[in-house]
Amino acid sequence: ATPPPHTVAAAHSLTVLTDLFAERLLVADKVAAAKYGTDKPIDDPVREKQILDDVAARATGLGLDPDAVTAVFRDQIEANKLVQRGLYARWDAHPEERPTERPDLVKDVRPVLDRITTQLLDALVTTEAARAGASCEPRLRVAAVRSAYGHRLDGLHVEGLVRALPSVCATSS
Ligand SMILES: O=C(O)C(=O)C[C@]1(C(=O)O)C=C[C@@H](O)C=C1
Repeated sequence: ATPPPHTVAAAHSLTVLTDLFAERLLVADKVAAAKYGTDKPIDDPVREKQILDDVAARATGLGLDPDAVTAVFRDQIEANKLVQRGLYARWDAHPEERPTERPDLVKDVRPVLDRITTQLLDALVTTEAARAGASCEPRLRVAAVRSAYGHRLDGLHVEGLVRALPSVCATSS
């Protein structure tokens, strides 16, 4: 017999992914704090290429399509930059909101992003069926709303979360 469509369960399974997107976007605050007021630009094409080459190579070993995985991570990086730029604008306009400490990008911040990368790759494996399904898009929106509330995202980070979504559903490209 055909099993009934588990809409709620599938929404939960995509929440695994959107929770990690949200977590990664909250780390953008640390990235921006590490760079703000230094001569390090927000854009680091060398680091981006490292991430994208790494995830493409690991995707194959996980049985995932490397191009699809690369697209998801490209969106995470764009979303991260969107949040970083928003924070820069906020800190330029409101000096009192500037971070008081500057974390070390390489020692403190990128290792957190690297850990999330591994978790995201695993989540892409566990969500493969849900991402290929016809109802992926509405489920993804439900999951994103849950993650936004769960992580108490502000408007800027919600914008980032929206930017993180376009490549998730297999049918969306
Ligand atoms: O690691 C950095 O320097 C970041 O700014 C983070 C990040 C990312 O999302 O992984 C975003 C923008 C940079 O171009 C490179 C990587």
